[in-house]
Amino acid sequence: TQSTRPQRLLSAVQKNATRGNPRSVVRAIDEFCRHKEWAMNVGDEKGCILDSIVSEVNPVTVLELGTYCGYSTVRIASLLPPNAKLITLEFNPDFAAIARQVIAWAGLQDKVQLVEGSSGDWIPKIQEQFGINTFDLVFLDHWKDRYLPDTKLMEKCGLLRKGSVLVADNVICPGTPDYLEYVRSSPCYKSQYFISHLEYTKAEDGLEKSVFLG
Ligand SMILES: O=C(NCCc1nnc(-c2ccc3[nH]cnc3c2)[nH]1)c1cc(-c2ccc(F)cc2)cc(O)c1O
Ligand SMILES: [Mg+2]
Repeated sequence: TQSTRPQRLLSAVQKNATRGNPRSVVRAIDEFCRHKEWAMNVGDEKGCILDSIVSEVNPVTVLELGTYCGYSTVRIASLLPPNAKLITLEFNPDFAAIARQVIAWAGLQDKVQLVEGSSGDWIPKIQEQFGINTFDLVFLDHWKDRYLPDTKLMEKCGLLRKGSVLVADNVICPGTPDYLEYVRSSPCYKSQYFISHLEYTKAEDGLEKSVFLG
């Protein structure tokens, strides 16, 4: 049977990256996506901006919405302090199966909890299931029409505290207009746009960093 693009991306990691070396996993995926097949990872350019925000926040608790193949999961988890935890939600079981293997190849499985299911179902259950009260950092990279409803849901569930940082991918391409309008106009957020490009292309895209003011 034909392989899928996530399966071919995993094969490229297993062929070209060193086990236990997250940077080599990131490099192998970027090489594959730039020279073989485009895939919807945050990519190297926006990835560097994400790295700088993660390093600045130095989070102990991280929520990622939208794992895909685990590229940003590996980027973020490789920067976390030893006691930190990253919970990543993936809706598509095929993506989740690939991401688990990519995260394991990077040797980061002890820092990462991959949860399969819909963000709408899982966000209200995180506190009781994982013993986490609030998140220091949230990376939004799932379905673009879910950014706003899930942000409101996180507020309602008390998962954000004064100073929690939201980083949203693709606010220009494919675009998340309702989310952008909300975080830029709400008095509860201080927002900043980091201009960049859609992964592996020349099209404009960017990350929106929004600090929850409580
Ligand atoms: O759709 C994207 N990403 C979403 C994948 C996903 N992986 N997991 C989920 C999930 C996870 C829990 C969920 N709970 C409820 N829905 C859920 C969806 N969604 C995406 C698309 C593009 C893109 C740009 C230009 C194009 F021409 C075509 C495509 C670029 C990107 O950087 C993206 O991130
Ligand atoms: Mg994205």
